[in-house]
Amino acid sequence: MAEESQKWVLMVTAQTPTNIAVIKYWGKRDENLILAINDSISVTLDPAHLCTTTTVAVSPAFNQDRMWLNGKEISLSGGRYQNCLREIRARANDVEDEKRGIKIVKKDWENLHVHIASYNNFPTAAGLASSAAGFACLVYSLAKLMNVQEDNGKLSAIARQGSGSACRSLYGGFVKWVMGKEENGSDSVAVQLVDEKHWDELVIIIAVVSSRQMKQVAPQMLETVETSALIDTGKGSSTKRISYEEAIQNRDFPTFAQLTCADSNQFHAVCMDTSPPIFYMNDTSHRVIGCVEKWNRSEGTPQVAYTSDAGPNAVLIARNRKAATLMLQRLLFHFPPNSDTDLNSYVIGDKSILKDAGIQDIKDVEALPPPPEIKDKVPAQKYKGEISYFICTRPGRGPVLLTDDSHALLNPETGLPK
Ligand SMILES: Nc1ncnc2c1ncn2[C@@H]1O[C@H](COP(=O)(O)OP(=O)(O)OP(=O)(O)O)[C@@H](O)[C@H]1O
Ligand SMILES: C[C@@](O)(CCOP(=O)(O)OP(=O)(O)O)CC(=O)O
Repeated sequence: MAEESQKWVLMVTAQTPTNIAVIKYWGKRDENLILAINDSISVTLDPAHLCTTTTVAVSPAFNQDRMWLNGKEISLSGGRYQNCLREIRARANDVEDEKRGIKIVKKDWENLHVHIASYNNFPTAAGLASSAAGFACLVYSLAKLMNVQEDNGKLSAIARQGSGSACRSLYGGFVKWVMGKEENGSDSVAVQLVDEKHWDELVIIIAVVSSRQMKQVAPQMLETVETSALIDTGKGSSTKRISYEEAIQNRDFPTFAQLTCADSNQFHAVCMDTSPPIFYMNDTSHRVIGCVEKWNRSEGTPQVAYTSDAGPNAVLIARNRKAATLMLQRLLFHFPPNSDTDLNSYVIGDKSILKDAGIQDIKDVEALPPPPEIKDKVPAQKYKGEISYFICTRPGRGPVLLTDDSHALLNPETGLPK
């Protein structure tokens, strides 16, 4: 290793997407290694709208591992961070920067400390899977810094030890987390089913349910596994699972939508069947689902699939742009923003869908007619302010390195946050 007196700092910055499960993971067979009791499938979301950026740095001047999340220092003492750091360090290799005269040999990594700065471009711990993007980015960036030679599948088994769902953020497109059989978790890894270009017609709208209604509840999987009579560890018959993967391969939206909605509903049924019962969805979540169900039925074939995780937000997957536009009109009709919210901050992400929907300002929202499927039956109901905002996005790519220094979150001279 270069002399202690040489206070060089070596850094790597990476960006990793978040993901939303369409076949949910719920329940662990090993709490420490985070090994699931079923296979799960997710769609990776476009990092342009939801992503984590992490810079990791090493220097002989650092005297302990430190981390800053969204600008605030956090402790790395938790088991999940320690497991990821240990597993990555164990796989580190020689690193040389000839130009700067820096050489780190494999065994040096045992004594060198790292600084980590991470930023989520979306709210942390708000039901938008920041832990998935965050741990995937931590592991991916450290692996690049330490010249770990393993592929993303092997890295996914490390990210999994930070948060189960994080393993699926190592790839873009549709991703399966294979639960595996080994006790040490070596075969509990993510595999890419198809990349993000395979089904690029899909449009995803996330309805972020008003935070004043949100009660933060950490995933309580253990209680479910111990007490729910409904939990199906195999997630239905293998034929059902195969048809789901085939639906993705064949871009068969009706089958995909039917199985996605059913899995989400079963997940929430299992939560409610837990003792004590867990209620993640609230009235607003139910209203959004009701709106989608009604429209799908009136069309005779599904236009939009819905799914919800351990919180009240609803994720809607539209079969194409036209369906997304019609969906957004319906959502804005039923869930208009509060009078003090401007449209620009109410619909974020890919705003071009708003334009397609012919909505430029709040007056256009107020002028939206009731969706035809509810006309003449019941008076159209509006739930102003129940949704905080909508994020319009699409399936996206996996992790990337950001080589332009301007993206780095740490100062290249000091290794401290910029
Ligand atoms: N960028 C990040 N880098 C490393 N760890 C992160 C990062 N972002 C979040 N985390 C970790 O994930 C935790 C939040 O996870 P939590 O499961 O509570 O919320 P979430 O993943 O945003 O929401 P949900 O799981 O309900 O979708 C944080 O407290 C932190 O420990
Ligand atoms: C409902 C889910 O979102 C549960 C995700 O749980 P986490 O991955 O957040 O849990 P830990 O492994 O304990 O960190 C379904 C899913 O993402 O598959």
